[in-house]
Amino acid sequence: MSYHKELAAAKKAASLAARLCQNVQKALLQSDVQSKTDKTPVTVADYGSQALVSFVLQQELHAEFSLVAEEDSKDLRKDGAQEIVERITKLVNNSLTSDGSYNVTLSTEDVLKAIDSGISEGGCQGRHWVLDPIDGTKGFLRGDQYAIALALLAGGKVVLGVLACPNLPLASLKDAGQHSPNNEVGCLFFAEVGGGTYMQPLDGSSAVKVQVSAVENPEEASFFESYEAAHSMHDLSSLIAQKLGVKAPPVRIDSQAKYGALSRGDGAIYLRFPHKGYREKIWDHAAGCIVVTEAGGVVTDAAGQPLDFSKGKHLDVDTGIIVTNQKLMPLLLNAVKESLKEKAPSS
Ligand SMILES: Nc1ncnc2c1ncn2[C@@H]1O[C@H](COP(=O)(O)O)[C@@H](OP(=O)(O)O)[C@H]1O
Ligand SMILES: [Mg+2]
Ligand SMILES: [Mg+2]
Ligand SMILES: [Mg+2]
Repeated sequence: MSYHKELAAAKKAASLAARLCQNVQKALLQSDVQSKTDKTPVTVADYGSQALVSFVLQQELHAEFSLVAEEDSKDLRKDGAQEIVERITKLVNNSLTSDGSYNVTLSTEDVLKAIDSGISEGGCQGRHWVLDPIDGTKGFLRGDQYAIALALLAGGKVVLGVLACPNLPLASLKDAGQHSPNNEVGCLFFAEVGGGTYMQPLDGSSAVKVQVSAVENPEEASFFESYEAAHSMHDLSSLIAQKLGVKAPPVRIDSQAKYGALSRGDGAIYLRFPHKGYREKIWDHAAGCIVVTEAGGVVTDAAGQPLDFSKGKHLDVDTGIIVTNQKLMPLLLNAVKESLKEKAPSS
């Protein structure tokens, strides 16, 4: 089974959405940021990116369409939100037409409907697109890393993934701070099942195949984790790293840019341990997961089980998510097990 047509559509959608987000990040207004009912932030760019990706996929694929996406239009349909909906509509229309990709003018209602086409619940049957229109909204607001993350599920398995990371340097993060001839940013990672992982500059020039780090000695490995301590327990990952013998300090960046950076070997390990009670969502991991596995990496929960994307919107993982190469995974799993035992409250 080949997904070339779907991959081309996904790359086009994510690249256009990245441009929309870059424009907003450059000129972010306080009024562009709202707080959702779960107290997490959302911006006009999250909504605009979701509307745009949903529109582009429908235009390009003309097929039956199921989309599981993070945002919905509930808050935008409330009294007083008209101005913000108009701003989102303008952003979407500008991004669709700016490079001549489409000759359309969407109405505010078209945009709200495009956002709401992301209401699918996913599941183990048929095909479902999975979208995080801006992953790492907090990073986006700080001017740091974020990603547009788009994946396709078929029969509950991720079969393709695209990660647009507008602020990620094209050169390895390992070289950060050193003199590097290339300080350009903006990466597009993409992977199709069985086809490997590629990275290209977001401006569209040619793609290169990427591979995860081949490091076998944990002392030489470095690890990624969330910038936000509220999203992942930094003290637990520090204990795991210490047990493994990792010497380098953690590299803290927002969003699935971590999966992208790991897929090209910028670091060898990603640790994610949310605080008790948090349930992971499929859009926070689907694209990142295939980008890393097709580059030779392994993504599991703390018990060593692969992530199961077939159960709807949520991922039910044991304790957390860990990512590394095949050689380091057994050592990492042991360090995780020991650290969790040590941290568990004694009864
Ligand atoms: N308490 C929590 N624990 C773990 N993850 C959380 C969280 N609250 C929000 N998140 C998720 O963490 C994602 C960002 O991950 P990271 O820390 O790697 O940047 C957010 O994605 P969004 O920014 O798309 O909402 C959100 O889904
Ligand atoms: Mg969010
Ligand atoms: Mg997210
Ligand atoms: Mg998001």
